[in-house]
Amino acid sequence: MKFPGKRKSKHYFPVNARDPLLISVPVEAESMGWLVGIDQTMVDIEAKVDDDFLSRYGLTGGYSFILEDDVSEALYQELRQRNLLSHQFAGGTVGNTLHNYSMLADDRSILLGVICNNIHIGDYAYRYLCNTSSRMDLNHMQGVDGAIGRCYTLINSAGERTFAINPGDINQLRPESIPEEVIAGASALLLTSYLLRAKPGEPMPEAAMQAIEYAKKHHVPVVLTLGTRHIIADDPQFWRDFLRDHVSILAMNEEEALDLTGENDPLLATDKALEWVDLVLCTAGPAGLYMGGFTEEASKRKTNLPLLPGAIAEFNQYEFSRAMRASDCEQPLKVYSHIAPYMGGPEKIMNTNGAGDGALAALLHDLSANIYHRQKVPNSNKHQHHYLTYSSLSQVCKYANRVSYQVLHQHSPRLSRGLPEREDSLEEAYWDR
Ligand SMILES: Nc1ncnc2c1ncn2[C@@H]1O[C@H](COP(=O)(O)OP(=O)(O)OP(=O)(O)O)[C@@H](O)[C@H]1O
Ligand SMILES: O=c1[nH]cnc2c1ncn2[C@@H]1O[C@H](CO)[C@@H](O)[C@H]1O
Repeated sequence: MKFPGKRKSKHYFPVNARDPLLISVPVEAESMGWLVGIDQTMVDIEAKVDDDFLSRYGLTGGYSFILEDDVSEALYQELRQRNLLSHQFAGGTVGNTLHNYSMLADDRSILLGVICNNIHIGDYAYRYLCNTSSRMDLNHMQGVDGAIGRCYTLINSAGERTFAINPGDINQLRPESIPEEVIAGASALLLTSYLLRAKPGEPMPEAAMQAIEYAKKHHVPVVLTLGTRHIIADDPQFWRDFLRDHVSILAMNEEEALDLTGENDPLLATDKALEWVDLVLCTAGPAGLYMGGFTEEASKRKTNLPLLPGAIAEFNQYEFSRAMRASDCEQPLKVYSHIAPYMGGPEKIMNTNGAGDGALAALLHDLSANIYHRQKVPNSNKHQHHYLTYSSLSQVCKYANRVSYQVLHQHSPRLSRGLPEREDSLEEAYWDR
């Protein structure tokens, strides 16, 4: 596993060359950890369209819709005949995040979802596999006789993207296809609110609930990324209860945050969400990203960066602290951090699709690095408390932001490679323009 954050200096730990002083400490064999997630398996098919096109198909800009078969066919035929189709990539918000995690951490992730029993060269399932990191384990997927999903990613002249999905069999994942041991050994279980968007009788929501049950049984943190704002807006109270009952880590953008919490300000929305979960990542497009979480009062660490004004005065005061679950703290203290887009954002944004998935992948890398380090060096003073993250909130923000930048720089929602090798330290990456 590659380590996140400052790898050159004080946070670097050469976990492969075991410290002779620690040799007597019994350590389990190799890393047992992996990141597991459930997704609706789909390819993104990108097309440039105008607003008239969207309204003719009853699509609202920025949202994600499920299409009926006849509408989907008509939409596809029009895109093809007018030569509007441009790129095709493997997609799915959880699939993207697992792929990015595997690229960043050089570590295993496991995808649960459906895949076609019969794959032919060039078909969508084939392309999905071709565009997926070899570190992503697909051996536990469930075979289906039908198709995987097609997600038409419609970009208008303002660069806003709208998803229109031909679902195929994406929601046919059954609860019995969720292997308990795969959840039990994971560093985290990643889910998306899209999984609960199924037709009556489709088993996907039950499969997601089965995975949550196993995760709770084995004390594996459940991470939820909010798919698109209208799923939340349909029933915000349902989602607040869902978060409170099932979720440890929440990832959302500022629009989803508004519909969830009623707060327009991403910092206040982050703060509000801490009523239900332990750690929050709230991305805010050109305004960068926020994180909020808990730390043990006795282990809080003061920032040496400028104190920031905001709806919570000097909110980043303790951003050098590491995140913990509230229930693992004797005296929980709320801590927050914010970062502006890396280098102000790329000069030319190719596509914002997947920027949030990239940020979450960085956070999940930091989380599993912590578990890996705890297994290897259990008596390190880094594990005096039961932390969730390896690095401070401030450092995780930097890392998440750096990864989002990389995604904005390219068309695909998935990283085509890891971060440049010469970036041995995030500090260098930040200041060496
Ligand atoms: N226009 C922009 N200029 C500069 N940086 C941006 C811009 N848009 C996004 N970013 C960067 O990307 C990060 C994530 O972006 P955003 O909030 O758009 O994610 P998202 O809506 O969750 O994306 P997706 O759902 O497609 O993965 C931001 O925190 C910021 O660092
Ligand atoms: O309904 C859905 N289920 C799963 N993933 C989706 C859905 N709609 C859009 N995306 C995915 O979201 C990614 C960007 O975050 C896109 O790559 C798209 O494939």
